Amino acid sequence: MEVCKAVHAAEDMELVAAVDKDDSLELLAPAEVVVDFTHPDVVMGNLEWCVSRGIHAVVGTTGFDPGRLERVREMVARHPGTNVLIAPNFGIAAVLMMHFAQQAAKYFESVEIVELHHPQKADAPSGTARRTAELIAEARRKAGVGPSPDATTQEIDGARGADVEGIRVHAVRISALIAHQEVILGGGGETLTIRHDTMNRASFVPGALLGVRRIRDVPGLTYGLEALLDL
Ligand SMILES: NC(=O)C1=CN([C@@H]2O[C@H](COP(=O)(O)OP(=O)(O)OC[C@H]3O[C@@H](n4cnc5c(N)ncnc54)[C@H](OP(=O)(O)O)[C@@H]3O)[C@@H](O)[C@H]2O)C=CC1
Ligand SMILES: O=C(O)C1=N[C@H](C(=O)O)C[C@H](O)C1
Repeated sequence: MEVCKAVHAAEDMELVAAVDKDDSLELLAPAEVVVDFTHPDVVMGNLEWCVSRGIHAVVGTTGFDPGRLERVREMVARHPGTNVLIAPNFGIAAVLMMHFAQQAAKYFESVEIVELHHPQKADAPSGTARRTAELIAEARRKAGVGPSPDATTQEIDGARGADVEGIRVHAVRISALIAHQEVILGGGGETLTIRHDTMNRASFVPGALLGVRRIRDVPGLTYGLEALLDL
């Protein structure tokens, strides 16, 4: 809804249609770009619909694991000239938090992620936490840093969180929260906590509009808004 309002207000864009759950996707047929903030259960079908018609897609919906990303890569490969941006978080501060966590990752032996969201959220861990873990894991692999130390041998299922490429991710769901994340790093007698808080949903709008404006110039699948920023 926030994105629809912003597109409607933008002088360089035209809002072709706003499609809800029970509306026909055909309403989107005249669009050059579709923005998808829907649900992990339906986003793959929506993408197939857009890409097969040559409509670029800017996707905020989460729930993308490596298998889904590969399927989207295959989709766009079958339709050259049609591009997809999947951004787990369109907030500029959130993207910076992920970037800073990636930079810090190789300097500490321990790192874990705690994400906190509203209880209406369908997927756990959040797309942001999953992406942060992937970026951290990649940085640690490149630097030759091993797994975080952990002596746990007895555990109630889930107590140590989910394992995303060797990084522990803990998901908290609490009423009144919006979207929040802490990356906690430790080692050498110090800890560093990198925290991001979403204070309102308007924070996602500038990043989503940037995606709409740039999608034509980024061929194939782009994963993460950072690819469009000069970080
Ligand atoms: N990348 C980013 O920066 C952000 C990503 N997100 C992600 O976006 C997704 C949606 O989150 P959020 O906006 O909070 O959720 P909401 O429930 O507020 O909005 C989702 C909307 O999509 C509608 N919807 C559900 N299924 C379909 C469908 N098949 N076709 C069209 N519309 C549909 C819902 O309708 P109804 O209410 O009738 O079910 C609802 O209006 C989640 O995956 C979330 O994690 C959210 C915020 C930022
Ligand atoms: O569901 C949400 O609200 C959000 N989802 C995204 C995610 O899964 O990371 C982005 C932000 O956290 C809000």
